[in-house]
Parts: sequence; structure tokens; C-alpha cells
Amino acid sequence: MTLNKGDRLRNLDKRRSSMPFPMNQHLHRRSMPVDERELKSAMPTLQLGELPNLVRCTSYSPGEQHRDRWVSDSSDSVISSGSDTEGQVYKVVLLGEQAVGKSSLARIFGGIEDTHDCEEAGNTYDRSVIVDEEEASIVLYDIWEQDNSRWLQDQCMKMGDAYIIVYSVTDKASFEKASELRIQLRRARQSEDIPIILVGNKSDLVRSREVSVEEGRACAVVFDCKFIETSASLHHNVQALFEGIVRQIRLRKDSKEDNARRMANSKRRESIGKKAKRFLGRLVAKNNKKMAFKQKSKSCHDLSVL
Ligand SMILES: Nc1nc2c(ncn2[C@@H]2O[C@H](COP(=O)(O)OP(=O)(O)OP(=O)(O)O)[C@@H](O)[C@H]2O)c(=O)[nH]1
Repeated sequence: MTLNKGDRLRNLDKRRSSMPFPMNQHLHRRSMPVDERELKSAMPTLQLGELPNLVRCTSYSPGEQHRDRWVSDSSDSVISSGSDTEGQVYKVVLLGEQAVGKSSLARIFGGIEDTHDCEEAGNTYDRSVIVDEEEASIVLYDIWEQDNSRWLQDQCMKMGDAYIIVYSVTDKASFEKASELRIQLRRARQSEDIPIILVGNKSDLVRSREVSVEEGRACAVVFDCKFIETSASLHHNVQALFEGIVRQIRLRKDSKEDNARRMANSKRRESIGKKAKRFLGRLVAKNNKKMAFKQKSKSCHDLSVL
């Protein structure tokens, strides 16, 4: 029997078992439930029966603790599991219509690759990520459901430090729902500048695409948020998404000096090819005012700037 997220929340106490992980040959992994008090502190008014299943993922290997590296082409970021870092924990909430791939993205973040394990997996993931050579702790909440109680939806809208709004590029209705959710979020957090990334998932399903990249990008420009297309099935852009959300949070929460230092470091590490591309882009944009909209919509693609 397949349980929906609501059922999973209600059945929490029955399901507090360890969670299976894909084993890297040289890594040993364990998982443990996170104390309910931690979630209570994140969602203070939550009732016990509605607590999401919260799983802390910890990986380690002898001689190299807490390093579960993602295969990265950006060499300056890794994601490891287990948030043993000191300092702030960022709460990131996944929103979106049913079946758009929220749980699939969350499971990749949580290091769970076997989709058949999904009912055993927790729907909240607590991990440490290293982005731009600095560690951050993320708790990712995959607890959103359209038919959740209004109260639980309100909690989701209030609790996040950042939001990932997912739609499926093969489902126009889910794209429209994403806009609604953006409006709902804006209403709930009126005066706050919260990082939001709009995600067009299932980009691998080329033939059944109903929402173009341009439509997704234009929507992000209108709603003043970032935009990326992903494929959870192919793991395409998933790492970029989670690195991006960390950068977006830092850009708002950390001091200007910290962000300037990170920017300088990342520019130093940038390849000559990338530098040249960026320079030419700026040059062309300057010379062509018609490019103004394109430039803006282009920047919604860049998850490393505001
Ligand atoms: N082809 C393809 N299928 C995907 C992708 N992401 C998710 N799916 C499939 O889409 C279906 C729904 O994915 P979920 O991750 O359960 O979606 P969800 O948004 O969490 O759905 P709810 O739990 O109902 O809210 C599953 O069959 C996934 O295997 C993707 O990037 N590409």
C-alpha cells in the first residue's frame, strides 16, 4: 500500500526505523532519527501526531570523517551528510503540486538513491553541505501536500529560511500551481526577502514537455525568484540546485564582507573560459539595450548572485 505524505506524518511513531542508504564502497553510513524536539523548535505549534519523519544522515569513513562527496564539476562544493557543524541550521522547504518530483529531489539530497525505498525514507533530511569551501547545515522539509490541513500549510509557509517551488515541465497545471504558491508565500511573508528557487523538474522528458525553459524563466523574473531546470531521474542540476539555495541564503543572511570574500574567492577559482564568457556577456549587454530583459532573465538563472 502506498502512503501519502499525510499518512506518513501520522504514522511517524511506527516508522522510526533506520533508513537504507546506497553504499559507497569506501563509505560506511548510518542513519538515526533526529530528536522530535528539534522539529518542535522549528515548528513550535506542531502537534505530536503530525510530526514529520525527520532523519539525520551521517556518513563517515575511517580517516576521513563526514565526507560524502558529490561528483561535482564545480570543484568548490561538496555535500556531506550529518549536520555536526557549529552555527546556523537553515530550514529549506519544498513546495509544489503532487507528483512533480519533490520527494525524488529530496531523496537525492538525502543520499537515498533507490526509489523503492521511498516509503522507508524520512521526509525531512538533515545534512551538512560544503559550498564555496564553507560548511552549512541544511534541514530539508519534504512535507508539503496540497491536501494537508490549512494549519500545516501555514506552518510550512512560516517556517522556511528558503523555499524550493517545484513544478514538472511535463505538467502545465503544476506550473500554474507554482505561481499560486509563490503568491501564497509572498502573502505569508510579506515584508521578508526570502530566497526562493523555482524548479522545473523532469527536464529529461523532452517529448512530453508542456512548459518551455523560456516560460519558466519569465515566470521567475515576474515573481522575482531564481530559476533552474532539473531532472531528478538523471540527477541533472540537482547539486547545483542545493548549492544555489545555500548561496541564496548566505547572500541574504551573511554580512556583505563575508559574501564579498566568497565572491572574490570564487572568481579567483573561475576558469579563464568562464571569465571570458562573463566579460563578453557584459560587453554585449552594454552595447545592446534590447538585451536588458534578457540580461535580467539571465540573472535569474545565476544562483550565485542576488
Ligand atoms: N522522468 C522523470 N521522472 C521523475 C523525475 N522526478 C520524479 N519523477 C517521477 O515522478 C513521480 C513522482 O515523483 P515524487 O518525487 O514522488 O513527486 P512528489 O512531488 O514528491 O509527489 P507527492 O509525494 O505526491 O507530493 C515518481 O514516479 C518519480 O519517479 C524526473 O526528473 N524525471
